[in-house]
Amino acid sequence: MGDEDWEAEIIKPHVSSCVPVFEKDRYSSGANGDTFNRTPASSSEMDDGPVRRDHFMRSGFAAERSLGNRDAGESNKRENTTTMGGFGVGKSFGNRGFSNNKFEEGDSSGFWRESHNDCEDNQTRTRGFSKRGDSEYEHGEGTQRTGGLFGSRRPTLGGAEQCLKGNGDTYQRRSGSGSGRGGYKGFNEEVITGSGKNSLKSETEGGESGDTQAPKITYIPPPPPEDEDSIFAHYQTGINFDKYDTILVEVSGHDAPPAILTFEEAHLCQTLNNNIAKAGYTKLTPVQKYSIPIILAGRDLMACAQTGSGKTAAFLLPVLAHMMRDGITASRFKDLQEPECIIVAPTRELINQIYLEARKFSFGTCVRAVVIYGGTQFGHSVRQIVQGCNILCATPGRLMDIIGKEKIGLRQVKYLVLDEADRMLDMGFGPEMKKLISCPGMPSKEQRQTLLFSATFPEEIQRLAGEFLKSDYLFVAVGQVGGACKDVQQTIIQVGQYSKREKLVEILRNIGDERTMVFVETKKKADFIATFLCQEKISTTSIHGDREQREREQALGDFRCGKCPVLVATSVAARGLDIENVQHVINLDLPSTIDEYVHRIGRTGRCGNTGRAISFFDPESDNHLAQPLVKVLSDAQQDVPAWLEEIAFSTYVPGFSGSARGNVFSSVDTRKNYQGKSTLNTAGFSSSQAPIPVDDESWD
Ligand SMILES: Nc1ncnc2c1ncn2[C@@H]1O[C@H](COP(=O)(O)OP(=O)(O)OP(=O)(O)O)[C@@H](O)[C@H]1O
Repeated sequence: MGDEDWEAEIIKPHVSSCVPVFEKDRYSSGANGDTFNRTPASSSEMDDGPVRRDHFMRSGFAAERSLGNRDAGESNKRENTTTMGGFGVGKSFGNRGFSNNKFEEGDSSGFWRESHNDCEDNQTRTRGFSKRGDSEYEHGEGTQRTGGLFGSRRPTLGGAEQCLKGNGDTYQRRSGSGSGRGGYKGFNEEVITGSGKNSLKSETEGGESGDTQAPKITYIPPPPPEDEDSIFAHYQTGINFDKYDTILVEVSGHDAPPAILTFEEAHLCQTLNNNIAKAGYTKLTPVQKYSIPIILAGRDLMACAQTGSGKTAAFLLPVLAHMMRDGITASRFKDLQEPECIIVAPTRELINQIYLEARKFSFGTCVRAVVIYGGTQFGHSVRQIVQGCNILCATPGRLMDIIGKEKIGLRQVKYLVLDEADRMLDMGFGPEMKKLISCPGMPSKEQRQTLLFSATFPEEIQRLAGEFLKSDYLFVAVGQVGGACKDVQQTIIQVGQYSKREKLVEILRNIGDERTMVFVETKKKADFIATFLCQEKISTTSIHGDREQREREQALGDFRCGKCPVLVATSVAARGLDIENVQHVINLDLPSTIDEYVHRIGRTGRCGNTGRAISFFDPESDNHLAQPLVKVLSDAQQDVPAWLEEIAFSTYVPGFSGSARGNVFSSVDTRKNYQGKSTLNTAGFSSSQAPIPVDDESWD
């Protein structure tokens, strides 16, 4: 069967006699048993549950936490999805793969080839500014994007919903196209034009544009637990936490305030200190030691620190401290809310995580944090906002949408935070971010404080960032910019395309029940591998941009709680996610860029804990990564296989030897002529032996 046939096979799976009974309810119910899912378009989503407008006290109290539940309960409606089993099970992969409930080895060549040429998944291996994985990120909510940055999207395979049971059984059903799968612009959401007007009708207006009649997104995420124990639940720092103190830190820019060595030196208010203690933080991480005083001093900041080293608290704590000091102005139940702080991140799960951190640190204060993101009911986002919003955590698309609907005003914005800032400013999100800073009412960069955080900062992005930052911004580099976390033991093994599954199963069987994230390059492949692993009786779930938001959250929940110890993921889960006890990351496919690799393996080895990353290197497709891989490995003091070195030095990589190597490495603040540069270790002492950062030129 050729590739085309395989495609057809996926789109129209044979209904197999081995199709299992579809267990609908397990996947259609919210935490309280209600169904959180889509319904046929209703007249007004914003009206489908009266908003409670009572008992809001302004100061001295944490925000009420009971409304989300109620809203969810009132507005959830019965799912109308037709259940269809078949795909991914039994013979539904037809001749190519599954047969008698087994995936047959050696009969998969078409799949592998097909998925690597899968334009739906944006498989172009780009260097430099990356369009990679764009499909996997929260690109907002509109039906189409302007600027032609993104390929068209076929409502094909993604319509096949995958349900993976912990016991190894696998279900698939197909849902209608445009069902709000997450990642790209959805089918029924909108794009804000440069003028701030909506180019298409949004969900709130019926989600229809021209002939398109897409179902509305009605998913309302279950509210997070509200008891104090859950809010402050945290995992332990690892044995290497104290080693953070030896990492060299470089601060560049004029008049940087000195680092602090303890939380006490930050002079935060008592409530914040209590929350910090309840969160289990006793000692600052390097990025916190430097960033907190810089932000408290009112300076703009670009901060780069290794994955899992506490960047979130590094910006949240000083912003909150300022808000507590200055007081907040937004009042509840105004139709237009004017937050003091906007935090943007590229994926829904990440922004939700940041929100939970903001909620934790603002516990017991008058500051109210709100999260809004795509794939969820628009009316739900509005209801969250009108209850009062001081810190708005948002994905870019939903943010622009809500601004366009005039539910959020920007006049009061004092802090703009871009987490995963290099991603937020690259070709994927950069245009959206530019729109954001030029929105009517948004204070100019001189009037607001802008904070950019990431573990990777390509030079090009640093240059672009100038548009967002005051010219005297400070740059903090903890260790090697773009370097991998040294607590992750990295192994690269050569595995050809056709041996990958076999090798994966072998490794997973050795790993046993330890939590493992398996990264693949395409959404289709994520479905496929997850299904395959389930058939191998390895409890697996998956997360990618074609899954509905409800499914994505369910998958993450199942992985977090250990119900499914294996999570197959695309780039959508590469950045920022902080999941306890992820001991292994496996790159079944290497990503297209080295930055992506650094982020992916950073899902393990967090906060001083150790982890392992195993990457399958296929010389047929991954040679362009050999050089940067060798560098990342050696910088992190990992063994570099001789064969990899050989490939690295025999492979010509365009641009690698030049200074404009795209996103390969950026070691320092790209402002070449800064003064006042100081290099210190994280105990705060100057070091005359700071390592000269390896730059492009020194590489070859
Ligand atoms: N000072 C601290 N003491 C103890 N735990 C901390 C401290 N700072 C952060 N943590 C914890 O470390 C974990 C990782 O933090 P965080 O998610 O902010 O890392 P990050 O640097 O943003 O990572 P990534 O680059 O992957 O986004 C979180 O669980 C967080 O609560």
